[in-house]
Amino acid sequence: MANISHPSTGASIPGVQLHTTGALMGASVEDFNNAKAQLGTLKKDPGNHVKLKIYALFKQATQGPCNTPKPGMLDFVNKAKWDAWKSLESVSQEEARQQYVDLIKSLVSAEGPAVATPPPESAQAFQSLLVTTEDGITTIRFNRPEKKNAITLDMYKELIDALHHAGKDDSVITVMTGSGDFYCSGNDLNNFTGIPQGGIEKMAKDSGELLKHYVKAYIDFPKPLIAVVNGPALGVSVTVLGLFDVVYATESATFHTPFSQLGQSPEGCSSYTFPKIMGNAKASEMLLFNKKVTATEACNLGLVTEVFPDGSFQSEVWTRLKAYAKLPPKSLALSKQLIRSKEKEKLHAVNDAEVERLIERWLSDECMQAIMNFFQAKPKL
Ligand SMILES: CCCCC/C=C/CC(=O)SCCNC(=O)CCNC(=O)[C@H](O)C(C)(C)COP(=O)(O)OP(=O)(O)OC[C@H]1O[C@@H](n2cnc3c(N)ncnc32)[C@H](O)[C@@H]1OP(=O)(O)O
Repeated sequence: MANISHPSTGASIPGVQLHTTGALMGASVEDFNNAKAQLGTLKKDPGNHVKLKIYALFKQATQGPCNTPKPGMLDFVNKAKWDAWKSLESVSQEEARQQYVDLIKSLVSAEGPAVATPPPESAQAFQSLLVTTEDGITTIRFNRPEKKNAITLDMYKELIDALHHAGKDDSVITVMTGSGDFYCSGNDLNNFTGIPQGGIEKMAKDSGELLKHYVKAYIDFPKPLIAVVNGPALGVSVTVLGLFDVVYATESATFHTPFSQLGQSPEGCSSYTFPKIMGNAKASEMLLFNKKVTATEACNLGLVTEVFPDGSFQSEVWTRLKAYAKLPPKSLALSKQLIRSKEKEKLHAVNDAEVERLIERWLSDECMQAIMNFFQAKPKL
């Protein structure tokens, strides 16, 4: 006998077992097991109605007619599942197996041929990001660990695309995190080293436009956006955190915005969000005086929502995120809009002003010198 996993979650259902020896009438054991495996590969959510049908057929096929007490009126989910199973009581187990196989086949074929199905647009195009959607969570992962996930010009464009895609896909929440030991070391300083054809002014103007669109993608993001800060974070990867809904950090993460040290000025709407989150004085220590703060300090300042021990960070955070992703998506998105919409106009104006100031800064001797210093002397921040 083999344990059977739950049709929608893949988790083992205690006490539910399938006889895997001998042929089943109608659908074979193999057909049934294949259908079960194919269910996990569906890319599109078939919707609650179909999921209830799948659940009921599965229970009927493996356990026969519904034999558990009816859940209470307020236990909506379990009552819906119980009703769906109960409605099949006149269907034989063999027939239920066949119907289960047929239903999964029809869902798979509606998605098109397995081999020919191209990966989602977002997953195909990205060079420096890993984007996955699983368990209702779209995860956008900075993926240049050898360069501490520094953001190149192409990577900004990829991040904008990934955020636009995640905002529209079937996921319930979106998570941003880093590969390797850093969350992100901010802007790739090489972005300002090669002088393009149009000259340095054009480079600054184009970079400004790109940055404006990048920050705009966070301001306008329609679903809950969560940062899983797996290590040190610098520059623009820290400033945009004020536009996230929740920020979870591992204990050893640090948060550093060394703008004046680089001859630059704040972006990511941090000139507005940081004073609002932590007060003017604390914001000034970070944004003017380059103060690097620990995860616990950032949490006390309100920039980080919660800090987790390094050893259990990933397991604790992902368990929590998977539970969040089971909440009703529309309710989450609408609640986020209520919290954020009042400030959107203000944030766009702040973004515009910060970019305008940065375009000037990028052309300044102070900024050029700081970037040269990094590549010549490689000082560690
Ligand atoms: C469209 C444009 C928008 C612009 C928006 C503006 C944003 C402002 C900012 O983001 S300011 C912050 C900028 N970031 C920095 O100044 C960080 C610079 N890097 C460092 O200080 C260090 O590298 C470190 C502290 C991040 C990590 O130090 P560590 O000793 O652990 O590792 P290495 O220095 O050996 O790094 C490994 C390789 O990665 C390269 N690298 C790391 N970060 C950056 C970066 N931000 N830009 C470019 N390159 C970076 C580093 O040079 C090493 O490369 P190498 O192996 O070829 O030597």
